[in-house]
Amino acid sequence: MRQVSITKIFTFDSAHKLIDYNGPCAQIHGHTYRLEVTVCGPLAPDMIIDFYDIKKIVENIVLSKVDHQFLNDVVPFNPTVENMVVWMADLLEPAFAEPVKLEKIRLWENQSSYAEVTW
Ligand SMILES: Nc1nc2c(c(=O)[nH]1)N=C([C@H](O)[C@H](O)COP(=O)(O)OP(=O)(O)OP(=O)(O)O)CN2
Ligand SMILES: [Zn+2]
Repeated sequence: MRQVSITKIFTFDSAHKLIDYNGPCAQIHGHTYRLEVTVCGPLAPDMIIDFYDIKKIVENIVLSKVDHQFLNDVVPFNPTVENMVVWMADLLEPAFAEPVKLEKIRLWENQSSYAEVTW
């Protein structure tokens, strides 16, 4: 059976400031983040997993924690886009049951900067 990947895209708004950083991003500022969640699995028979189910998982596990929040109050580390995407990967990984697996999550901080985790 073929393995197929599907991707669901989310946006959320958060504020943050970078710690131990020399530059304007050490001040509180905001981003409209874009989160791309890609899962893969066997096509059985018509879907990998319902996009609706991906949406509910990501909303409940990630977006509920970060949307319209000050990220420095949410996470106990410097909220760089790299640290944030690893944190999201750790939160989301257990939420998908075999045979569906996370393949990649990509977090855009703005239109020109992103970090991603791949499995
Ligand atoms: N490796 C990283 N570098 C920077 C991060 C980060 O998370 N990881 N974050 C920032 C700031 O949060 C900043 O808001 C975003 O930086 P940058 O992409 O440079 O933002 P610009 O608005 O200047 O983007 P341009 O499209 O280049 O104008 C800083 N660095
Ligand atoms: Zn920033």
